[in-house]
Amino acid sequence: MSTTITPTQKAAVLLEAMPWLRAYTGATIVIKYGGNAMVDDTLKRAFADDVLFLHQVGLRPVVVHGGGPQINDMLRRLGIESQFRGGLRVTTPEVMDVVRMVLTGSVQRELVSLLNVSGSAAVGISGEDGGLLRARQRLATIDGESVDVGLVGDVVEVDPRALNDLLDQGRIPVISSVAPVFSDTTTVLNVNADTAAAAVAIALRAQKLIMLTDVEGLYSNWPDRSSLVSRIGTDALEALLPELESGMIPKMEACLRAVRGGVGQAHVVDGRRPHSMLLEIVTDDGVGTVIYPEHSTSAHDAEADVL
Ligand SMILES: Nc1ncnc2c1ncn2[C@@H]1O[C@H](COP(=O)(O)OP(=O)(O)O)[C@@H](O)[C@H]1O
Ligand SMILES: CC(=O)N[C@@H](CCC(=O)OP(=O)(O)O)C(=O)O
Repeated sequence: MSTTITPTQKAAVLLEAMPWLRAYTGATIVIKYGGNAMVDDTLKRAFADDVLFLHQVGLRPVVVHGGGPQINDMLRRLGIESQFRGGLRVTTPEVMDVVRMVLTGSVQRELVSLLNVSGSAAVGISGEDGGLLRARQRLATIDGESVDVGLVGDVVEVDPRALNDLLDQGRIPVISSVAPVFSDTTTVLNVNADTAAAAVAIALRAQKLIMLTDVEGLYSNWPDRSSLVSRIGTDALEALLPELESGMIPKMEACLRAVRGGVGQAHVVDGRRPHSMLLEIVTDDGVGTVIYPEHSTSAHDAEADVL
């Protein structure tokens, strides 16, 4: 059964967006686009349309992309074994070559082309370019224990100058999460894209960090899907961290770090639902999970002006 939207309803939708757009004009929004949310061409097109819409109405979107499933496919095709521990890929030098090739050589290129179908605003950049990211090797956390996962990095420094230059020129940066080691730029590390997105959002003093993934949001009692958390403060999230599993560990660690680092709010939304990101930003009905600062009212939190 098809539903017809009347002209009055269309006008109501536009008017509902107005205060949100006013609040966020000129705001920097970092969007983490997970590999699991880019498996379908229609969804990818809808994602590109949302980013272009936000850009058109005066926001400064920055995309940090993932590509876990795409890396898995390539490793399988090459007959290379790979596993995850604590939500992070165990990265040997051989796996690292594939990660870098797939993220910067394939996924980033595809997103830039999609965003530039009707323009030329999108520019691809990797953590290796212009000194954007510097990393150091990190360990995974499993049941409170630290575990070696090879060439996996945590971001220790972000130089946002290249990004600010691009944003000031009206560009949309599309960032791949590989980063050179702080003390040796010839060694490159595999950075979880959630981790990279949080570091970039902090460095840009972004108003929002939005994580598009393949679940509705954070569930407090996973895999019980009746326990969706719509809003959670940073302290409550920190208390929940030891209970989390797999990809939600780096995702929630990243959201926590971002919001404690001054980002207004972090959102986890379902990237399998077309336009979920746009709905989260420009309508009254939020979807997914919002992580907010518990002890401070952030100066960047434009939302306070709307509510
Ligand atoms: N508490 C939880 N709430 C929601 N998802 C969870 C939870 N714990 C583990 N997960 C898993 O985390 C996955 C999302 O992380 P990940 O696969 O890394 O996504 P992405 O590729 O989008 O970064 C979900 O598909 C789900 O299987
Ligand atoms: C260290 C680590 O796990 N890196 C990730 C980088 C890509 C990523 O994060 O992609 P998603 O956002 O699609 O999961 C990986 O190798 O899969």
